Amino acid sequence: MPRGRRGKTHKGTGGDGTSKKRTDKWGTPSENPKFRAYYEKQKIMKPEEWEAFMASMLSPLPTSFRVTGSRATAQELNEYIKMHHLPSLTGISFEGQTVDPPKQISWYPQGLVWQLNLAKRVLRKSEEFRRFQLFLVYETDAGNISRQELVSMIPPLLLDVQPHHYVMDMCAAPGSKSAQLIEALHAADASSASSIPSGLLIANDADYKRTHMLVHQAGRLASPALMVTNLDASGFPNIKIPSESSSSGLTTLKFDRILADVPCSGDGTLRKNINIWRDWSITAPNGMHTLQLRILLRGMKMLKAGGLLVYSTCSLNPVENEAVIAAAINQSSGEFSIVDVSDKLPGLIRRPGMDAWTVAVDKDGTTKDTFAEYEESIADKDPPKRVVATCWPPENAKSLHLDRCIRILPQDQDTGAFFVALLQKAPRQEPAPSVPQDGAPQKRKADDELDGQPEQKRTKAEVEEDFEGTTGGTYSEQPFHYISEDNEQIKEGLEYLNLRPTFPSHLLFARSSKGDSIRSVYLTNEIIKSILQSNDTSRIRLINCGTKVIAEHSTGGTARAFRFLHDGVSLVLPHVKPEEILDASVPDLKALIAGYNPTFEELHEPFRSALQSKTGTSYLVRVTPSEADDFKQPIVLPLWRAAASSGLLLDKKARSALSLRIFGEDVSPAGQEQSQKSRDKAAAATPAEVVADGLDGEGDEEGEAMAVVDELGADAGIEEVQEVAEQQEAIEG
Ligand SMILES: C[S@@+](CC[C@H](N)C(=O)[O-])C[C@H]1O[C@@H](n2cnc3c(N)ncnc32)[C@H](O)[C@@H]1O
Repeated sequence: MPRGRRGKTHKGTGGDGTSKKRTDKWGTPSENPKFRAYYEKQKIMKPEEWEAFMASMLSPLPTSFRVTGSRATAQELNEYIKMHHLPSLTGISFEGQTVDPPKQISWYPQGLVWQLNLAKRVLRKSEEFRRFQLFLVYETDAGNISRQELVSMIPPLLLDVQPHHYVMDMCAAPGSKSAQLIEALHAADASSASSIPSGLLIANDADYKRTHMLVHQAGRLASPALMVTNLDASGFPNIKIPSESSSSGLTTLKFDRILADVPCSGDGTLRKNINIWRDWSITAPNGMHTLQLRILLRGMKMLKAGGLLVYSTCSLNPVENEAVIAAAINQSSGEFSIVDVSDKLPGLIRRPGMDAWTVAVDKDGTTKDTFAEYEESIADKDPPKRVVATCWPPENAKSLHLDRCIRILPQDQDTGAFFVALLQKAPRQEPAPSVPQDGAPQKRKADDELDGQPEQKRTKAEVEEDFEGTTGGTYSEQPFHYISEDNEQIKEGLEYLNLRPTFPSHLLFARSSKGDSIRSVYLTNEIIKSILQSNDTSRIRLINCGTKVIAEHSTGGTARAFRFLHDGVSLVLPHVKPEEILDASVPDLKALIAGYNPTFEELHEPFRSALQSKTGTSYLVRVTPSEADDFKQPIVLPLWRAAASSGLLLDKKARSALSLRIFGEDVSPAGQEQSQKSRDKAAAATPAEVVADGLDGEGDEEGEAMAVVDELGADAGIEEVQEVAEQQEAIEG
């Protein structure tokens, strides 16, 4: 089964509640003899390592999660786990055996990643683990924690993305690696998370439905530097940007960093997608190889001189791994080399890439060691499908440094299997750049300009070539258009919010037909604006971009009002005047979380008087922690003010997550309703099972994201807006 689809995960547990060999529903071990025979022939490890490898492959994958890095709260949340959950999860024994507490992963920067190897039965019985799981579920919903496989976190780390980089994630859905790339783009100012990076991430996927998973996943990180596109990566069109050396011309945007996490046969994920044991095909990788190579070659073409590209798969098969890398390097006329990353990610146990392998040429598992041998064997046959020559090791395999590729095997550190290679394009030979006297950053130039060949006029054939291989099909996204700074509605709306003149109103766009009333307003950065204005968004099949920062709201009066949106708070905060930010205490926060629209009387001084003295409807509320509080960063949230009451503009999940973290319990209306339901159901087993299902590895990150799309359809996110609008109506009422 190609990687990227959902597979049902089977599980079994032992007395200690951790991994045990799994069986399928007929009780036979979930193993495919052809799999072992094939990989033994490939010599992917020493013969004496096979037992440990198979034992690991047949046991369930531990859960791992990442505290999202660009949020101001990341370190705080990590500390919270250490201080509040770790002590109570340490030293727990279950049926006579000690259960391991969550383990911090040493090779992940800042210790933001944790691994947890736990069975459902322990979760059901242990109050401590249930509480921890509830915390994880809520923080995940709020976007502060991401469930992600450990090995899947490696590629973005090797890319070393900086805030000014132009980055492309060619096969990005469901988006866990894109999320890491966005975090890196925003890492410059992790303390405030308010800066807008000058760089860019284009997250692309050929599957339309999966691009919506991507929008949902990445959307939780609210980046004005993100674009989501829906194209075949192997024919990704050239993106045009204005040329700096010619006022009228356009030039081709080249990327500093590219991730090609390509579709693959996925046998490295056998621990969580157990159906692959049954569906595993010995020849399918030969077919995947061709698409993988085309995607990689396209990525190499779009990379800047000196840029870095990561190629990765979750396949063990050298035909999908080293063979693709070797063929691509050989076709790049010496421009690319494999980077030695042995000093990167200390603590990560890795194995070298292979420079010799064989190729299975039929489904019985017949292998041929060389392409010549294969050609000879089919000389008098007319096979319907030929295996391409690049599946075999090239003659110069030994000189390509394929050993610099990274292979991760499951038994080494209890993970899935994975393959990663970091490629670098040779830097351009150019004169040393002149350092500006005033130290001001120089404007970036596109590659074509560095060549001294800005694009001027393009022939029809050239333009068509840009779009060669794109997915085609109907494209019916609402148009994207930047809002003129003279637009009366936006002028009135921004005035209503009383934003400073520093607010980058020239970077606001709306997704409605020109002339229609503006409902939601999105913010992008400068480079995205340039791209949108220089490219036909339907040709690049743009699905989404930027972050929704403010939305129109009717006050019932004549003024055209806008309200702040939770996702956009960190972006607008630096531009909000002090008088629009109302300070509240921790008990006020509790009252605001516990009720959708507490009356002013339910709030405390001086917050109550501040609210009473105001006349508008949209504000921000700020809660600054005292020494005694567990949270250390001020919390700033959008607030709606009515005549005699007020309420947070925060969706249910974010409300619950915040409550759990600050007050140790869910005091929100949804939380109270849930507690009531739990009390009503005296038999606690059912809710515990519901809770347990979220954490025990039954689902995977993709399955979870998929469920969201199934639930919300292509309009994921709209529900949240409606929910907030309903809250406002309740407040106004
Ligand atoms: C291994 S998954 C990517 C996982 C993703 N990078 C992540 O970390 O969440 C491969 C993805 O490639 C997409 N895909 C398949 N063929 C493609 C193509 N020709 N161009 C772009 N994406 C493609 C699939 O839809 C799938 O989402």
